[in-house]
Amino acid sequence: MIKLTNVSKHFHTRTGIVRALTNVSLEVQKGEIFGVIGYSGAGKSTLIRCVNLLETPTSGTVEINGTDVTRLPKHELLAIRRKIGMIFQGFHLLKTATVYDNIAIPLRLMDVSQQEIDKRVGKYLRIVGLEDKHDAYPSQLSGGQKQRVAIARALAQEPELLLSDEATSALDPETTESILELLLTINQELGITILLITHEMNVIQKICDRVAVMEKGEVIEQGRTVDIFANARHSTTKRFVNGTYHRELPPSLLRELRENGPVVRLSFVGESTGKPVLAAVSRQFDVSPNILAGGIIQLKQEKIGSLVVHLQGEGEETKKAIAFLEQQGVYVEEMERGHV
Ligand SMILES: Nc1ncnc2c1ncn2[C@@H]1O[C@H](COP(=O)(O)OP(=O)(O)OP(=O)(O)O)[C@@H](O)[C@H]1O
Repeated sequence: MIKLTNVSKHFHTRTGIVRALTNVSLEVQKGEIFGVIGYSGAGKSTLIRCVNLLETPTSGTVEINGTDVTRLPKHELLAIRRKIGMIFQGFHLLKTATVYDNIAIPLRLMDVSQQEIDKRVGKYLRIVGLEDKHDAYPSQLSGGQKQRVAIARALAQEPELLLSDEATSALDPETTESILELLLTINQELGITILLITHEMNVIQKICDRVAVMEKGEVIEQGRTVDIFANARHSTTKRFVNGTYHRELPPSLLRELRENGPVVRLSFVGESTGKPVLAAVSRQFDVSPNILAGGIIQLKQEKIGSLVVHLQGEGEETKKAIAFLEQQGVYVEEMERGHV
């Protein structure tokens, strides 16, 4: 549905050229929720602005449904932009307009009939759970309710694609959860494809089918969410994944343990979850596995079992044990830092 091929975007500033995006390639398929994660300045906003046609790439192509939108004349761009809804961290509601008008005004600008506007406002306020807030002003709503109105406004244009720019970043954890649930419903029940940018790995964890990780304007890693969680390759991706565990092993303890063998995180996905692999390790090798922490991460589609284990034993034996675990389909990551 969206295909970016070698997209670069450079800004010429007084202090020199800023390379906001360098050779970014990714593909968002119809019906999926695709997340782009990165720290501040990674280039996420520039990327999403290239997709909603607010920014023209310096080089590369952006295809939407097979059409390269970087070369379209203005009137055709407008038609494509109408298929794209957008929600933002700061909601972008008109303060002096009621909830009804916030949703209706863009529709009036698109020459939608009054009868159709009434129908759509009613329908989408119901979907976001705010049918009783027609006449409220944004100042009378909580942050979560404001985002729901913004979502209803985006949906009322009946887009094929919803772009979300840090839509939950200004919300508390509980409200974030409820907005993520709503985005899932929109994706699953209305069939709307969602491309979101975020700096929060829990957003990726809860709702994304696939994810791209960005750093310094480049995509450093991308894949299915389950693969990224179970088997991150790049150190920045590992930092994002490890940050979701919310627990820390004191560095001094980690150092002490590592003197008697590696501390590893084992991730179990699919078939590997049912195997008694640690019992097999202690039987087959001169290694004593000692479980330090464990938990289950619920992703959108799958669960990942995670165990942090100290493999007590000599170097050669622990290496063999790790190779055995990997053969059994378990992802093994040696812990060098304190997050578990
Ligand atoms: N219009 C612009 N002119 C000059 N530099 C820009 C412009 N827009 C973005 N940049 C620069 O491009 C880089 C990427 O910025 P971008 O806003 O895309 O990152 P981001 O990942 O969205 O970060 P944040 O989450 O902080 O918004 C930054 O160095 C930023 O300063």
